[in-house]
Amino acid sequence: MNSEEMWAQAKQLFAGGVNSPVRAAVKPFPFYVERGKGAYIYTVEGKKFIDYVLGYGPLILGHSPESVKRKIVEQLEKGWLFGTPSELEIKLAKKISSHIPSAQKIRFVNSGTEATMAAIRLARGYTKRSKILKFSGNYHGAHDYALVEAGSAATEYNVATSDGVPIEIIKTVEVCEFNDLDCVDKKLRNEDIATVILEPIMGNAGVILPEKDFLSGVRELTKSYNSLLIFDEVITGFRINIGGAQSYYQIYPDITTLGKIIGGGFPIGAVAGKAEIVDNFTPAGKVFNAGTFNANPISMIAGIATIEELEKEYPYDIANKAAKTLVEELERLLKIKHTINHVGSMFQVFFGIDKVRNYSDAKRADKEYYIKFHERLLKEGVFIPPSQYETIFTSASHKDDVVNDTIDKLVKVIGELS
Ligand SMILES: Cc1ncc(COP(=O)(O)O)c(C=O)c1O
Ligand SMILES: NCC(=O)CCC(=O)O
Repeated sequence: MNSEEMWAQAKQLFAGGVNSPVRAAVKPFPFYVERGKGAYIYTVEGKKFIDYVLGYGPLILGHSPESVKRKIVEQLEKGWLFGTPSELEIKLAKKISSHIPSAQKIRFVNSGTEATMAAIRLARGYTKRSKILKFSGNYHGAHDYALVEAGSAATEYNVATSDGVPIEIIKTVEVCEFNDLDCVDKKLRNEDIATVILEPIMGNAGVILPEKDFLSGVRELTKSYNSLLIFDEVITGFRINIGGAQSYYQIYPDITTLGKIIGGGFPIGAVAGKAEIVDNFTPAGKVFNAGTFNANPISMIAGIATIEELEKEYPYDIANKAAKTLVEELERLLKIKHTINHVGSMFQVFFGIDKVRNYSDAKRADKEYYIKFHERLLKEGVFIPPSQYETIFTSASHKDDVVNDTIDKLVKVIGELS
């Protein structure tokens, strides 16, 4: 079967043909991938793409790196689910807490969605308050409390506040614009807020950076109103640097949610934070969390092996250089009005607008032009996210030859588009 034939069957089997909506944004139909290696993915038809989606973030080393693969295969020989603890969870937790300053204790779950869901419940249980404050265009996964003015595919498909989320729940979620400290102050003053949750660097409305004093301001305000601060570092954890955005900005939350990279490309999530807070999870405390697959050995070993590579620093050097070079080239080549937001190995380009500092700005960008840009790049064999409200990622496999090849294709595409 080729991709088109698979798509015809998939539409019969799955809502909208897919199991996660952003995948259907690749038009006229998604290509079906058979394998990935390094910076490349290969479709069932044998077409090769340079991959800047990287599984939507986890693959900071690129596809199927040998060192990670070897350890996964070794673990497969031993078994993959025991319903008991294994030493691997201790090893991964120690690695995480040695790098992420605020991670004294950890609960492993299976996705970023589960992590933020559990973290929010933890904060409510700890503070004995009900309300939370989030930021418009931040995406914290696909559960009820997160699907209020959410970014990512929820914005792409015009369901930023999803059908099916009870009005009673929506009423417990206050929302501010990112970078609007006055709003945070007002909400914390007027409402009994259990926790403020945010992506310290937005990666789900394109990339949007915190302005000077925003994160420190939120940190101070949450302290003075006795609210907890959750940094959702599902994307930024182990990507911005080995200590996450909190180390990069030196602003430390009470709770950190992690996912993506810490599982090396296998399903994972984690709630990390001060011992006094995390100890409220069952069985130590009264905030319930459980999971058949929590801390499953394959995700644990893939995460350990990935972090071992990251500890050598070279992955950040390569991935960050790739992103920097591409951003510089884009700035040189693009003659139409645009802005590029960039940090480390994450960036996104917005057309038709010269500043994007929050979700409203991101929504004003020329999304149609971005889609054309994505489609033309795809024709040339370069895969960037099919949605304006996602992030372009680079990896340790995006070495100079890959980047130079990409630049040649960018020259062609931008020349033809303008
Ligand atoms: C910041 C952030 N939080 C949470 C999630 C949800 O993670 P998952 O897709 O693993 O459920 C995502 C997914 O991209 C994310 O970017
Ligand atoms: N930025 C959102 C994600 O990366 C989640 C992946 C997906 O929705 O399939």
